[in-house]
Amino acid sequence: MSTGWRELTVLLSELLQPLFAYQCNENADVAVLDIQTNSRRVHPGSLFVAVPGHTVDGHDFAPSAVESGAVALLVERRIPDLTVPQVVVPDTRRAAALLADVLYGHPSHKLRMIGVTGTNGKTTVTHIIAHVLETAGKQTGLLGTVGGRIGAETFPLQNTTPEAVDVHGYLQRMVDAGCSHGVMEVSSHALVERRVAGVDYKIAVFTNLTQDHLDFHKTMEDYAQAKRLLFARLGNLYASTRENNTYAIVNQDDPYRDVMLDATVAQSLTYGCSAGADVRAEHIRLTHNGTMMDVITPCGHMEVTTSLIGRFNVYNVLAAIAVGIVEQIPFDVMREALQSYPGVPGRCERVDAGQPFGIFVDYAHTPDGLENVLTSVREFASGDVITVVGCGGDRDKTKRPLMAAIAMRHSDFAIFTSDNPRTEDEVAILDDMVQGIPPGADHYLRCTDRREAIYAAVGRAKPGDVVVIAGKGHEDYQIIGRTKVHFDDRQEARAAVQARGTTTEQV
Ligand SMILES: CC(=O)N[C@H]1[C@@H](OP(=O)(O)OP(=O)(O)OC[C@H]2O[C@@H](n3ccc(=O)[nH]c3=O)[C@H](O)[C@@H]2O)O[C@H](CO)[C@@H](O)[C@@H]1O[C@H](C)C(=O)N[C@@H](C)C(=O)N[C@H](CCC(=O)O)C(=O)O
Ligand SMILES: Nc1ncnc2c1ncn2[C@@H]1O[C@H](COP(=O)(O)OP(=O)(O)OP(=O)(O)O)[C@@H](O)[C@H]1O
Ligand SMILES: N[C@H](CCC[C@H](N)C(=O)O)C(=O)O
Ligand SMILES: [Mg+2]
Repeated sequence: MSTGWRELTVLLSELLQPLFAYQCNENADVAVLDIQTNSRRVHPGSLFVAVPGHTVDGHDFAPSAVESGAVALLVERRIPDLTVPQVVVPDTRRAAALLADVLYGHPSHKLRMIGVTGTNGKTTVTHIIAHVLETAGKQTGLLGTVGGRIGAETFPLQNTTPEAVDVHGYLQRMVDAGCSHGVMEVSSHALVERRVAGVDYKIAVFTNLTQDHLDFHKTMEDYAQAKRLLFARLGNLYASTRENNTYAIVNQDDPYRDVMLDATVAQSLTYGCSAGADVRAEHIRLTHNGTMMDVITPCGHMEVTTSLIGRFNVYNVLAAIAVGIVEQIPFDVMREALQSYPGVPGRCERVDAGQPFGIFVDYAHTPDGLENVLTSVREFASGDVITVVGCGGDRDKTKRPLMAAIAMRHSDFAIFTSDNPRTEDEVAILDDMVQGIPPGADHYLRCTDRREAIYAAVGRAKPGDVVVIAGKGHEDYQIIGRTKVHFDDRQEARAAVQARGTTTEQV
């Protein structure tokens, strides 16, 4: 889906309205058709925004953008010898977002926007929220890791949170499609890169903060500060219209809870399993088929049954219930929605090819995510837990030994393999991982070929065992170098079961 093909033009001077300070070397009454941050997407009528990136500087592509028909430039420093107007601002990423908000007619103000941030659980929580809202008859748009959804249309997204101009474009599509709500994952990268600047959130949700992305943020403190940005701006988007009708929904049991709560002027609602939580789960019953719990809230009590497994999903469900409370969704509708919730592809997704043992494909790609899924599976596995896991290339290297240690601790057998090696050597990634294996431990295999690893795991499983294939979840590709090759853990697991020729009773 393209984000927003507009037939109307708008004057550059109108687009510039939200900027407090800028310099323009020429008359800004030039007609603009769209905003592009990539010179390769520029066409006649575009405003080209030069973004200094992590790998290249967009300013270097301004001449080629002008050649392709850009009618004006948004820059951080003036570029000599170009004839089109140049608007100079201190931060082009932020300015591009604010201009896109104007270009698309402030779509986030016409939706009730819900942003979900945190290390783990964003996709799960956004999908549960969307299901709850839709069960209540509220049309809801969704943006996140497994793609976007607006009405009946679904579309892939390159990033969990798209770049700023696209975000506002998708929100306009939601408004046009008649949505009352927009629910989106807000990654820490997106917050740092101002991809959601100008989005008027009514609700921000914090799931948890554990180690990931230290290649980008360097320290946990910086990572927390990035997440905090979503809460700092709540109810505070435009200082002149500060209103306190916004909500911060925060995991009471997470150590970073107060970093988020202290950052915000919004009203707060906490959730969790400990006594102080406003929305609290009690009497939790975890089974291999799902979870039951009693949920105590400021508005009453609700018994919940869901097919989601594992204690971590109790938190995801509570976060969605807290949003439902703010949105005044009746309890019986929430209860029905949680019971009928079908799950997210690749999140503890059961693969059933008639084998007498369990297979789960899961997206755990952080130490905390892996520990959660493995300890959850351990609670109901009657036999061994066999884990297949790798770590992504060009990503946080410090999580590699930690994830291997967790896989060894919580599995009877672990197979370390490749997960999107990208531009790194897959053998070197495994070398980093196995540093985390305790001396003397030998219940593991190294196998760079992910297909062979899955076949090996399925091949050694006995009735009652559970095979967990972690890290790639819904992904249907393996990124090798800069190329994506088709690869789907679920397909491979099914094929491995067929190759083994097992068709007897299931666990
Ligand atoms: C590290 C990172 O966050 N990179 C993101 C960032 O790229 P960048 O700004 O550094 O881009 P760059 O390649 O240096 O280029 C700079 C500028 O020059 C422009 N350019 C470049 C080449 C050219 O010929 N012409 C041209 O105009 C580019 O369009 C860009 O505007 O901004 C781009 C546009 O928003 C993103 O697509 C890109 O995500 C890359 C693909 C990525 O892999 N990001 C991951 C790490 C990420 O963002 N992940 C999070 C999820 C994390 C989680 O699990 O929580 C996400 O939200 O997806
Ligand atoms: N609340 C949670 N706490 C800890 N781990 C979780 C939680 N929810 C899900 N997980 C684990 O993390 C994995 C990823 O879950 P999910 O896709 O919902 O998270 P995410 O935050 O969207 O991840 P990403 O940052 O990659 O988009 C799951 O497959 C599961 O193993
Ligand atoms: N959003 C996460 C996803 C990681 C998924 C894993 N399969 C990998 O490629 O490392 C990231 O970009 O770090
Ligand atoms: Mg996600």
